[in-house]
Amino acid sequence: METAILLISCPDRKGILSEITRFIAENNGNIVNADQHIDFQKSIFFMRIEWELEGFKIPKLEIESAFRPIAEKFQMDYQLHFSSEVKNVAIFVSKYDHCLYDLLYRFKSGELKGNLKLVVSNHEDLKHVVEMFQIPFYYFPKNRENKLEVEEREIELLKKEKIDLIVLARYMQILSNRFVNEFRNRIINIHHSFLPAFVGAKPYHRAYERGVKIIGATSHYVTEELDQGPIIEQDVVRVSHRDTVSDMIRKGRDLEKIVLSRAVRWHLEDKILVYDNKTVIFE
Ligand SMILES: Nc1nc2c(c(=O)[nH]1)N[C@@H](CN(C=O)c1ccc(C(=O)N[C@@H](CCC(=O)O)C(=O)O)cc1)CN2
Repeated sequence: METAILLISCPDRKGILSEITRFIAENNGNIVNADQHIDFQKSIFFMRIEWELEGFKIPKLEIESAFRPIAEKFQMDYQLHFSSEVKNVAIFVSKYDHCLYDLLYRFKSGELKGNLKLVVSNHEDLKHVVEMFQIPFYYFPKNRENKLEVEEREIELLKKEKIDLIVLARYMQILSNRFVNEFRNRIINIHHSFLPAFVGAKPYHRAYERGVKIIGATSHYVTEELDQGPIIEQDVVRVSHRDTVSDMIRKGRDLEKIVLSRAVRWHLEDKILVYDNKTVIFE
């Protein structure tokens, strides 16, 4: 059953919901999912609504233009997606393999509804892992001197392969503003701490030194500012004085895999709305 999905945000006012549902109902659409949220502090309306395309009177390619008068009336920002459109995905890795293995399995098994097209790395260490899953592996060694030139070649590859989503699976290179702008809110990173705690390098070691009682993982969209992008998902686990740094890393890596895969799944299923450096997750 193919569906259309509208992700909407706009200034809150009376009548929004009725106009959206009337647009769908009057054109013989059967709504299969509808979820909304109001930010009362900022008076913003958010909605994710999904309906069956079978029997819908408006041809698929004309839905966006047919909806536009409603969008203009309510000053909506909106995205229209179709469940049949499977997103092309690229994974970026360095040397850590736990999130990579996890994602490779979840894509291979069909759990993640995306088309994993390629893996990019600044090291060759994981080439054998990727090729075990019959996925193309591209090696782009980077250093301070060549970083921008190498990124241009990476962007060229990503555009040629029509990549829709980039997943940084413990990728240890800071992306330039140019790269981030090219793929705004389409680059997901996993940070191995419960942000905003322990931004930057070695969060597990710093957590151990601080004597924390919980550690966590955070997936977020990548922005120009390191680890400051819109948070998509987080989770935590308890630790104690009995845990060494190795224990924390072991417990944390399980969290990283879960938190990253949830974020990837929600993005692939068009369940994430970004506003004001935050997210609304329609899960
Ligand atoms: N523009 C952004 N790029 C990246 C982000 C981000 O939020 N915005 N997240 C990082 C991931 N990360 C922490 O989660 C991180 C990765 C790398 C570094 C770093 O200092 N890298 C050095 C090189 C280190 C090396 O070569 O081993 C660098 O890039 O100069 C800090 C944090 C991914 N990218």
